[in-house]
Amino acid sequence: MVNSDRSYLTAPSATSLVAEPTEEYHHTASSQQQWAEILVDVPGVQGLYTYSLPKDLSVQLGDIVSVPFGMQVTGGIVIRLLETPPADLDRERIRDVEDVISSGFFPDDYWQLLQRVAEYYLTDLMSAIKVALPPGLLGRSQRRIRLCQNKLPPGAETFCSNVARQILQLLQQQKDGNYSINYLRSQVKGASRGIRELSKRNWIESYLESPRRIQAKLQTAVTLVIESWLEDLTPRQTEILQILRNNGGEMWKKALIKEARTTAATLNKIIALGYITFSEREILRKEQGIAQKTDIPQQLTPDQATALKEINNQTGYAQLLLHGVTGSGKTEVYLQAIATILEQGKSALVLVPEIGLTPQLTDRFRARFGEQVCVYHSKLSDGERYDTWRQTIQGEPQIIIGTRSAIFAPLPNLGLIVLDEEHDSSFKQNRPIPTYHARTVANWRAELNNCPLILGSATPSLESLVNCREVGTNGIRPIDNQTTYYLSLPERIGSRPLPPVEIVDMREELNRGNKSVFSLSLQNAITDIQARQQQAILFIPRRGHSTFVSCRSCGFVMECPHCDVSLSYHYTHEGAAKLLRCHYCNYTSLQPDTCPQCCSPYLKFFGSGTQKVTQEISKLYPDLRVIRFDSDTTRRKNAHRDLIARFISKEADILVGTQMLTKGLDIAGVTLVGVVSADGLLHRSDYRAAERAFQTLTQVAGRAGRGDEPGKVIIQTYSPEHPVIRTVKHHDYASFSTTELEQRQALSYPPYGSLILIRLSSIEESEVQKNASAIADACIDLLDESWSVLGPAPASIMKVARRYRWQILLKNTETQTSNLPDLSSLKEHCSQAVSMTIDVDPINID
Ligand SMILES: Nc1ncnc2c1ncn2[C@@H]1O[C@H](COP(=O)(O)OP(=O)(O)OP(=O)(O)O)[C@@H](O)[C@H]1O
Ligand SMILES: [Zn+2]
Ligand SMILES: [Zn+2]
Repeated sequence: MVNSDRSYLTAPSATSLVAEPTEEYHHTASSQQQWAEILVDVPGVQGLYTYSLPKDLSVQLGDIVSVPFGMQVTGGIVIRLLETPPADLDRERIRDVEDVISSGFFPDDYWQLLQRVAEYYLTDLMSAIKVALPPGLLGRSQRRIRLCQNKLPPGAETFCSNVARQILQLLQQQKDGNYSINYLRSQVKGASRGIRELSKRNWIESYLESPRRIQAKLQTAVTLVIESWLEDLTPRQTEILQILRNNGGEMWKKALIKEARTTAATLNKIIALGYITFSEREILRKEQGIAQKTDIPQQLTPDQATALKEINNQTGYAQLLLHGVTGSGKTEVYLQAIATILEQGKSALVLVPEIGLTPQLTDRFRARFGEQVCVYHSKLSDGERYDTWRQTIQGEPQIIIGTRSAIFAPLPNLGLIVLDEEHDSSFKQNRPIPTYHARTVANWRAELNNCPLILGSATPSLESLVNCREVGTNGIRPIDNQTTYYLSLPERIGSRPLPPVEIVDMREELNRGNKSVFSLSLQNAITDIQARQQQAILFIPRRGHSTFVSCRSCGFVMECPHCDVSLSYHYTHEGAAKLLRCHYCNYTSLQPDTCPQCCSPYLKFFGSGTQKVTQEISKLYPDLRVIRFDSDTTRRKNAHRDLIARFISKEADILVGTQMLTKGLDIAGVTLVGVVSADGLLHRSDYRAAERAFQTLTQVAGRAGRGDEPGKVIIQTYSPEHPVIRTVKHHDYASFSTTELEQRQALSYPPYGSLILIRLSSIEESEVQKNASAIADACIDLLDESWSVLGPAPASIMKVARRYRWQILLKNTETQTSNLPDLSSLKEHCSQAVSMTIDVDPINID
């Protein structure tokens, strides 16, 4: 957009925060003047701008103010107060803040949190604000003025100035004494002054009205209102109701008519009987979470009770690691801890790794706390995100469940933060900057808000383990310290055993002549669950893992022309065009009939992606019903929920999927978990590979045997002697973590040292390489001897989407706390064609 304020854009960098004056003041008047940096946030523009503060206006940090912006007046947030304006601005041209709309909208500690994020992750404040605030937060709101009738003395208009009187009269003519500020401005010249005068007298107040939603098209929804039906129904009507119930009790009218092959007239008859209702909706309620039957707190096991007691004992900041084996009832502990918090009139924040995990978890929270639960995640539309965000500010006791960015939900009165599956790597943002870890931010937030933080996991990250325990030669024991606690739930609910884990050596299978992706053992186990009508989960690490296409004659591999990776084969349905796709840049091409290099017709697929396994099952077990659960089948909104709901209601026997289904699924019918190939997890070029493999395999194994029937796990691998496989076999977290921590310590890797990764990329290969060397040299000059500089080296996938990628790893022998280096000068060594990002505490070093 064009605007005359462009020249006042404050450069969004951490260094611009303190602007040094270049000249002495000559006028005493101006030395009293104050300036502020204001975050202006209207559609299409988000930036920090400098404004001056009128003397009669008291402005605090975090206030929402109205400011002139170009030709309009818009909302903004006061980010920083300045004693002098930035030197490069012409003071005469700096415009005034108009008014304070809302004071104390964001608590002070919220800004401290954002500043800490910016400092620690070596980014500017603006980037931290962008990750925290939903887009267009202020621009969407409309500022309105209303009369405070009860404070208005008789004849009020005779006490005030001309402008104020005009405004007062306008408001009094309006039947509820209420106008938008824009309207008042259009009617009264100099309205702002008058409004300020009236609000000082408390005769009017100004407030932000939630934006009107962009009206989505309304459709008719059919909702089931009675769960059990009487005999007044015909079999046909019963059938229709059953379809509705199977769909979660709510469907679009159109969809129901189609699926039940019925008519509107038939539905009207059922309405007359009082079983269903119609309503005009934008979205179905179940899309926000099915209304749950209410449930009540469970009688806790002794271990759960001990953990809960420790949590409830906390009166201020504390970090509590809740280490409970899979199925030990961690969620019940969170629920009861949160109940206490709500009773105290406070709110709770619950972070979960991925949205695939949330349907079951959010349902359980909704069942317990009803409407007090709010879901916040990246698949919400801008409008929904905005609404949720605004609701969080209101201050009513509530629970926000969300993925990593929800750590920034501006809940006042925060009483507890829970990170479920705290070991999960999706809590870390890899891009864009700031590359924050929600666990790290959660810890700061708990400190700033003086509230406890619960970190829950069956396989705690080594960072959290070391934080909350002391690892010595004679095993792990708790630290005697007042702010960290180690709470343990060593047993499953009902003393159910953890499922036995069988390791199958796939090399032997091949020797025996079994070329199928399923070992004999796994085949027998599948036959078994089929006979007993139980359910199985088959796990394939990574989507489309190594489903590359290569030529059997010459070995040619189909590769992405832009990236350094092979293309994956995608099967949609029988007879469909055969597509090859790049998982990095989404480049898609038709599968050629012959090899592009030697023209041989023998092109073959390798690897076992979810599609291939699904097809293989259909071939071997034509009667078994399979659901595929991966990022292809779950792209649609609510697909996770729908697929899992179908599996739970036994519409399928086998769920085949990737990483997404390792987490949090609690399905009683699942007695078999098969890991089709563990090898993709074991061999990776990353110091965290072992930890991640242990966590993933243990989590996925934990999905078996959670109901009354005992479960079992079969892991297929070409490396059965791998230490991770051995510890997973015995569910032996203690020995895994002890060995792994020794190795980390020996090499000063986290949690015993710290890392910073500098990523460089460019379309020009030689340029990025040259810059990388220069930056590495600069790092050596810049950093003290506690740091070592590794590289520069090409990234393990050197080219992605036409860009060449290099990286430099900075390693410190100490856990970094206060001595973060200042790397801002490194940018000088970057040429225009090269982009650089700095990742503090990187998780993916590829
Ligand atoms: N005290 C209790 N009494 C009876 N049942 C319980 C109790 N606590 C939890 N449960 C039930 O046990 C099952 C497993 O609990 P939950 O899913 O909370 O385990 P979890 O520790 O979160 O597991 P995971 O880490 O594998 O996701 C759930 O079905 C839950 O309703
Ligand atoms: Zn590509
Ligand atoms: Zn070939």
